[in-house]
Amino acid sequence: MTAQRTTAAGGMETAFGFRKVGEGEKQGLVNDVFSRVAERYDLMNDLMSGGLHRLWKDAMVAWLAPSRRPGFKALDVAGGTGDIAFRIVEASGYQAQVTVLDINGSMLAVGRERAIRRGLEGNLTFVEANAEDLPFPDSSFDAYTIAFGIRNVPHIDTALSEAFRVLRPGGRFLCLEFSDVDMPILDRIYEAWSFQVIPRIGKMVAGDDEPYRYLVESIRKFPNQENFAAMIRRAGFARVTWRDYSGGIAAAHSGWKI
Ligand SMILES: C[S@@+](CC[C@H](N)C(=O)[O-])C[C@H]1O[C@@H](n2cnc3c(N)ncnc32)[C@H](O)[C@@H]1O
Repeated sequence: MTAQRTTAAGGMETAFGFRKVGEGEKQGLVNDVFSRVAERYDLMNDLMSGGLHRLWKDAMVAWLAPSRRPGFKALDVAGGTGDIAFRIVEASGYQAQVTVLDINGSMLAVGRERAIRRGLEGNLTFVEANAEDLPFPDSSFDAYTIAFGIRNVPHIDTALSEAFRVLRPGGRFLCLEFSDVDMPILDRIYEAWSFQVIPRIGKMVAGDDEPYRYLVESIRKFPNQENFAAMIRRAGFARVTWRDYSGGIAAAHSGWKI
């Protein structure tokens, strides 16, 4: 679970990777991480995951199976440089309208350029906003997706309630996130890769290891599959299930607003 404690000053504390920070501090620190990595984000994703993130994203969008009817509306929260939104548009036969929402303008700027290069800008809208306070009316979207984003959000319960609010009845929630590895040998290899190799790749390729330490630490602090499913249910979603990818290194959670 996302444990919270009280600071000496009486405010709430939350996890920023392995550090405890004041609740109000976390978002600023997260924004700094993604502003620092934005330009190298896509390259680093390939290097850090050995390309696996592409397969996990393909699998989540295949599970979503976006409608090919014109007017299908999806919201991709923490959408960053656009990977999920591009896949939804392609899987819908270029019918879907996808809103890419992210709190970080640098990540969105990279996403916008990539969308133009792919000729997808007609299907996409980019919105700079917070997952905890979505600037949309109730029941606006057929689908809500969030990939590798929710563990960065300071108040996960608030983001989940917002997801529920903006989905139409019958709408689908899908979240892709790093999760709990269920095989001890794989877990040991994964731990060594995460803590020994990834920060070094960050230093070599992006000239900075600190953001990558946060990214791997934050993965370890995120609730496991079971506990995260319980949080999704508490937000009001029904038929909550998940699929593990690569032995649980990543997992996609699905829920429905009924
Ligand atoms: C690891 S990236 C994931 C990007 C993309 N979804 C992907 O899978 O490649 C995490 C993203 O979450 C965004 N983010 C962090 N906190 C957020 C918040 N409160 N609201 C919206 N986006 C947020 C960051 O700016 C960053 O772009």
